[in-house]
Amino acid sequence: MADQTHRYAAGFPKIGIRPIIDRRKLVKAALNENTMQLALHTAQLLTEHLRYPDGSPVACIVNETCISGFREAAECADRFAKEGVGVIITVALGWCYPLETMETNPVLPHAIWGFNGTERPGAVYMGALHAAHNQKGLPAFKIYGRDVQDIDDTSIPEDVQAKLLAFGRAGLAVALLRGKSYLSIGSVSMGIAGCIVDDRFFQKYLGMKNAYVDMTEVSRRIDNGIYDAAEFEQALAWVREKCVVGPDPNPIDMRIPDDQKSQDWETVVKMTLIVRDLMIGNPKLAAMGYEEEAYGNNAIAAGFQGQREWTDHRPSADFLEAVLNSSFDWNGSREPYIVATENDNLNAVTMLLGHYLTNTAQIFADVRTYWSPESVQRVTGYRLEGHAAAGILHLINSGPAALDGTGEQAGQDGLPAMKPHWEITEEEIDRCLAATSWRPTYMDQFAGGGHSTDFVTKGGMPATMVRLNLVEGIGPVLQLAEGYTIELPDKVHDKLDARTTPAWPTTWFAPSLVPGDPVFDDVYSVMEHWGSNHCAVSCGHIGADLITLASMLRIPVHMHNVSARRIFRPSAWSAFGTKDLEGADFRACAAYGPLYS
Ligand SMILES: C[C@H](O)[C@@H](O)[C@@H](O)C(=O)CO
Ligand SMILES: [Mn+2]
Repeated sequence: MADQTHRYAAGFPKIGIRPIIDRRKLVKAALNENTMQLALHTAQLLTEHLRYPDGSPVACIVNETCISGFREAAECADRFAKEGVGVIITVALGWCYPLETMETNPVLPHAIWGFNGTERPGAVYMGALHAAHNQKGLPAFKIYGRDVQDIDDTSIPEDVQAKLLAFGRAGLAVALLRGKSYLSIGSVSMGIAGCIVDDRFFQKYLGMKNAYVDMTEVSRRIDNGIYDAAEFEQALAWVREKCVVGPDPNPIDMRIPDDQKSQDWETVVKMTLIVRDLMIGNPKLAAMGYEEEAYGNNAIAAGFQGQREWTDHRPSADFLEAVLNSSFDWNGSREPYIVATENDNLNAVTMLLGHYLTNTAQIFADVRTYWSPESVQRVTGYRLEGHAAAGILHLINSGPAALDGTGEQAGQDGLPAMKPHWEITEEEIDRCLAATSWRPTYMDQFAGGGHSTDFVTKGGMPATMVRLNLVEGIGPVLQLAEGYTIELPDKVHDKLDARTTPAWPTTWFAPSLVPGDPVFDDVYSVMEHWGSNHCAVSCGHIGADLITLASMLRIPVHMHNVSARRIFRPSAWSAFGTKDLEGADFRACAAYGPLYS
């Protein structure tokens, strides 16, 4: 089994916490202990509730002294740099001197909590500090509790906790992206523009690098046995036991013979090991004498072009995409490896944003069809109801939907879920696999054969459909729709699905509507305003977190159904407009430019 620990050999970014104090002797004496306690309780909250992608608790560092001026601020910055701090939170109980104590690192997400206690001017300091940040073009998040706390109360109010955790989740996502690679295997698939790798986007907005490997490298490694043979045997045995093969959807005369199909299974398992090794490396290969192949590309996401130069003559990458995107494989549960089919790297980034905010697997899908209630009734006689009453979207793509997308895992509320891998039980893994039929794929589109997944996502899962697009004249923009997966009566699903490519995975999705909203007053207009053929689907209503994360990356959000009260962006955004939050977002992102510009 590939040594999973080396996947994050460089370690994870920490959250650095900066307690601030007025250095006037009597004031310092009065506030030092409680200020430090607020900072320590902040660290405790974040470590208790936030997890890294491998499931380990998020590490926080509290500066060992309260910061009262230039020297301590500089010493803290140096210490945080040495400790790998990627996110910063400043905590203040009383007044201090902003230009002396402020942190000026322009790329580390920064939040400032000003204690709401009227005995001391913590909020006054917070206001002055935000003014300094905004005057200097260093936008920071403002956290200020709604209710006054007593000066000796070092607990964290619930509303402050919620903002600290929302900021921490998004800030860590920014830090986890920084310095890593996106690996393109192949190039543009079938003329899909989302497959064009815009390296400046990755560099300037995400702080990422781009690695490029031709698909022939996968062939070379298959042909020369450059993969862990023992793991291959383990994986193949798992496939034979756990992957249920479904009926071949092709006309008899187009079907691949069974012995060839069996051979193809071996090929796609090898492809899976090889793509994972290309992403993160594999020390086992070095032990086999393949030091260079063992190296990997430090890739947190990859795309496999597949169509058409590979799939026209070799088994498709549907298996590798589905399994790597899932939270489990023959080694048990583990963090998903984000892989985009067709090398749609914009959808890979979209999946990464959702993955790092939730630590869960993602569904990758075509946004294929809007079904109005009238059309469903005409075709099936069934009237859509409940969350689906205003219409549904058919999300379906061969291949890359994670098997978690079956919805066979149960959330704490008992609803269908896609959970962090460390919460998924063996029984749930087996349920996801049992709900998936591996269907020989369509020979008219994948002449090289292979098997794709056929499943339908269980209904009732709160979900968020997301897409990052590049628009000339603006740059990257994000769109999202919170909603629910929909369960149709079997006969209705079968009838609608049969019109498409029923041997592929389906998610029926209904966006939550907002009466009077220019887009979200109608399911049809959500489809009409969707900016691409693809989307990623995350479990949960994570729209607010995505909006916070997008603001950190300076990526404007042009379409969402998140209420204004849930939106949390840097305080400077309000200076760009408070009536028109969407326009303010665009103006602020344009003014600040890419995070790594
Ligand atoms: C097999 C077909 O070419 C599919 O790959 C196509 O419908 C797409 O998924 C396009 O994104
Ligand atoms: Mn597609």
